[in-house]
Amino acid sequence: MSTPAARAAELRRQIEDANHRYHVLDDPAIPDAQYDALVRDLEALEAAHPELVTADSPTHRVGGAVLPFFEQVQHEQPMLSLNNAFSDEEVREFVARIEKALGVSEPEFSVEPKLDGLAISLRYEDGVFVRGATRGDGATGEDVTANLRTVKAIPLRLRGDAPAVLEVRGEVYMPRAGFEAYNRRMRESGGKVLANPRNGAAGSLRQLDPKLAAARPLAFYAYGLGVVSGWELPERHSKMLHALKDFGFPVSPEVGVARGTQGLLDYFAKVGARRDALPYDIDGVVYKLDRYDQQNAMGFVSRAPRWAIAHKFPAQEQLTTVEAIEVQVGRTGALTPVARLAPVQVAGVTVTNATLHNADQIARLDVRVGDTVIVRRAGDVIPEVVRVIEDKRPVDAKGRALHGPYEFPANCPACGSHTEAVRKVLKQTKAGGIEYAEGAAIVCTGGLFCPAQRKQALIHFASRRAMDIEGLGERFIEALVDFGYVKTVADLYRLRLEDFLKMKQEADQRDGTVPETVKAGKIASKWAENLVEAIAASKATTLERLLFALGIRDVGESTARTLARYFGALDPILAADEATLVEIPDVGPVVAARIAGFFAEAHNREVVQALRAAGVHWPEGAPQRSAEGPLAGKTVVLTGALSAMSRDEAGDRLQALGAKVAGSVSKKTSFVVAGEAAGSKLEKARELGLEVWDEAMLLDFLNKNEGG
Ligand SMILES: NC(=O)c1ccc[n+]([C@@H]2O[C@H](COP(=O)([O-])OP(=O)(O)OC[C@H]3O[C@@H](n4cnc5c(N)ncnc54)[C@H](O)[C@@H]3O)[C@@H](O)[C@H]2O)c1
Ligand SMILES: [Zn+2]
Repeated sequence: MSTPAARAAELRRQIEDANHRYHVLDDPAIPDAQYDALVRDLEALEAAHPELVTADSPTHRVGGAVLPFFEQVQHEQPMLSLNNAFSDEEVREFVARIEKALGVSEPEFSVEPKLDGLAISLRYEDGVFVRGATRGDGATGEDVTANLRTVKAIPLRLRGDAPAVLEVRGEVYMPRAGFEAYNRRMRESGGKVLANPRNGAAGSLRQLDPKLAAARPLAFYAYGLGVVSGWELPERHSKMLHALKDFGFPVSPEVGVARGTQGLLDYFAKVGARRDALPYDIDGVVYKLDRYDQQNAMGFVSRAPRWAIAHKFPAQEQLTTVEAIEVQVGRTGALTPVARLAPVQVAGVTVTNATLHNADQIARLDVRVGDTVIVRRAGDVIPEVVRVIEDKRPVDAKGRALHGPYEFPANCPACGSHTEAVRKVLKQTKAGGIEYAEGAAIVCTGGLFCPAQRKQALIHFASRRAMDIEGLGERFIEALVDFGYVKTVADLYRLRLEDFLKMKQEADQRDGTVPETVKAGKIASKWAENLVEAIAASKATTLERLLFALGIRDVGESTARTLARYFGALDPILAADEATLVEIPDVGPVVAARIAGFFAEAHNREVVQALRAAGVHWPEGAPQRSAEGPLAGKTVVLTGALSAMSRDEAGDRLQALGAKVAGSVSKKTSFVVAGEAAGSKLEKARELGLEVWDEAMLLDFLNKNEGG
């Protein structure tokens, strides 16, 4: 058993170490809940053994530190921390202490969300923003003025009659959406992801290059004051916040006033219920005595005011262990690794799974089975593993890690087809140009066969631009799959009227939408008859529609058309290898690999065979290997509404005559077809002095040139 003195020293060492990582490196190694527990332990120990208290104990100091790269700022009025309450009981005690000290009952409090960001102090002289500083150790902060100027929510000049000096304090934070978007970009480009929005805000503000700070999505809420001169302070904190709003500062709309313990607890419950819906992370709420005379009467302890307290919510980050790493196949065939976790409460919810996003992310985190990890759950975002605690990695008797780095499966866990790495398409132009993200996703190649991708494959197959099966919407496709009527797209052609009627009954029952006619014992079968007809009608198709309908990754309509023209028939496409496909104009190496990979998968070929056997047919002809037609080499943009046909159809017909159909007007556009109510594209065309056709000219041209 260690002595209390040794225990206190050990706790101080751990807390100092965590403080350094959190406040100096912006790279904490343990969750806040763990840190708070260490501090609580030390406080309890110091309370029981007052002789152990040292002047420099972390329980007596504000945790931050000052980085040497920034100018130092002395805070004339110190920036303090807040005491914490983790239970209703502690809130009750807080209010009771105030009532006793001041001889009042049920005092009023300003109640505010506790944003999880970085505290800063903004100094305005004669209404102009002159300096911004971090809290640092409370007495000395860092001058981060240049970075703060890039935060749009911070006014550079005050509105109205400005005091001679006004120091406004508040929190710089990173809104959750901005944080998620930033991390998504980092995951795609292989960059370093931020562990949480707080680290994001703190790290961004302490960038040495303001351009980097400007690129991060930061925001600001004001909640307090520092030094003030030349301004008559309102009598209440809540009034002062209103005044700050009038000066042009953002103040949280969640701020209010509450009376007595019950008022505070009600506010805690109200904001707690809204926590996940808020656009930013909060780690609790803050109660501050509203009247300044009462605040002054309560005064301060060494590191925090006695007139305020932070009431903490359940932590959004917790420690747990990884029991297994599994891979899930999404509807689009993307393989997402998931960590199966020892159950843990995170922000009030039991979490047993967390996403690991993709293979790159696993490699970057180096997550292994048995690892102790930090999981984070905030808002309605899926819980994720944000960090591995490497010290806790299980080892064998020789001290070597028990498990090696995780290896991604080479075959789809849902269907056994081989997997491949693909880059996410960022942008795809009608002309067939594709821009890719950097990081790779691992996907299943068995698109037509994979059970995980069934619904997606069928929805795409039946869609208007593919096989165009009218009336076969998503709801029925889901039901057909869920009730086992179809496994692959070829099965659609085997369905009979009775199957549809039974399927619809099952679907209505499941969705609780049984129509009156059915309840009355009648079933409207017209719907099913139409569907059967539509499916039968879709058998007569074109090669390009079929190729598009197969849902080969990165093969859009335009590539499908190119392939159909180039080969003229299906068999040579099935037989083509990557080298052959790359020869085709407009088919790059990535798309060539995708097509070859798709048809190399035996499962997919079987489904294509089954489609043929079911009677799906299309005209075949001679290969067309050069762009032909009266519009060869022309780029056309369609805008506005046409009356004789849809824009899609017009596009198809122009393409059949050799044109490229583009989505936006540029100098490269040859001419623009403008229907009714054409807007900005037509304007742009006029600006550029491009040729503009109306519908009559289009029809005339099509009549003269088609069928030739
Ligand atoms: N994980 C780790 O290793 C580690 C290490 C050190 C500290 N921490 C965490 O840091 C926190 C402790 O640091 P702290 O001293 O900044 O205390 P704190 O975060 O508990 O409370 C004080 C801070 O609250 C913020 N705040 C937000 N909204 C406010 C409002 N409306 N009014 C007033 N203040 C508001 C301010 O930035 C203020 O400085 C704890 O959450 C702790 O868990 C974690
Ligand atoms: Zn699969």
